[in-house]
Amino acid sequence: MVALQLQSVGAYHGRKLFVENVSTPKLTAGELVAVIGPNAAGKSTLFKRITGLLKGPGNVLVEGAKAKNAISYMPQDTSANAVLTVYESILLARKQGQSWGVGDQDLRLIDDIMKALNIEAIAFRDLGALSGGQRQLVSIAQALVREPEIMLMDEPTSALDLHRQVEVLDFMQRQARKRGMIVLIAIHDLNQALRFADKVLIIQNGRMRACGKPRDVVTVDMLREVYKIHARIEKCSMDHDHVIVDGTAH
Ligand SMILES: Nc1ncnc2c1ncn2[C@@H]1O[C@H](COP(=O)(O)OP(=O)(O)OP(=O)(O)O)[C@@H](O)[C@H]1O
Repeated sequence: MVALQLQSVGAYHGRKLFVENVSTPKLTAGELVAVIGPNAAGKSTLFKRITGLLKGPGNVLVEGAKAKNAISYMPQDTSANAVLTVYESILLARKQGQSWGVGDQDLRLIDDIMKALNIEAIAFRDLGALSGGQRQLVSIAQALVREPEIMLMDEPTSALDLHRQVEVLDFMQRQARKRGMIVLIAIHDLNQALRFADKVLIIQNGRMRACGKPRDVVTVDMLREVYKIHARIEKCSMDHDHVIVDGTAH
């Protein structure tokens, strides 16, 4: 079973350290972790450090991974210039770093994922002709067909309508459980984080403020101090906590 732990992790852009000293408990297979924090707090920077795109101090410990490339990263910017169809781009993502032969297993996996994300109808459309939300769904499919053991998704639902947001987060939660994957999702919608995450990692000014169970770390005090809002946390009909914003605080 795969596990991920960050030990005093930092990340540089150029010579400047933008993220410092992030240490998490051991994150384990099947967990969905929401990474939250204000704009420019360092969430994307941390993801890029975990995937190895940025350098920095500390250790990203991956234990129990079956493959060498255990981590798949879905970036925030999903714009595409390539002249490919949706299907071709997903097939290409599947074969990245593998032999070029395409087997039944590859085709079946691609079909299953496209079906689950409800994008079969746009399979033969050019990537450049998609709406923002459609592009985001295709990027999710591209990340999933690599069958990662650890998946980092940078705001994967920011362009999706409410129905699709719930569908995608629910699907990712089920995939994490079913495949024993660790899924980290950077997300601004705190109520979706409270509903779907097993743990919440809060980044503030390039540092980790907390990492733990949603109920323990998403508190009224945290919302005031990190997000500068006055808010209440109440139970919703499904027994999840729900943030109700009363106004901004200064
Ligand atoms: N390529 C870069 N070169 C220099 N600085 C950068 C670069 N990318 C990001 N930064 C800086 O690093 C800091 C953290 O940015 P990052 O994108 O990680 O924040 P974020 O938490 O993901 O924000 P958001 O929620 O707005 O997407 C910001 O101050 C940003 O300006």
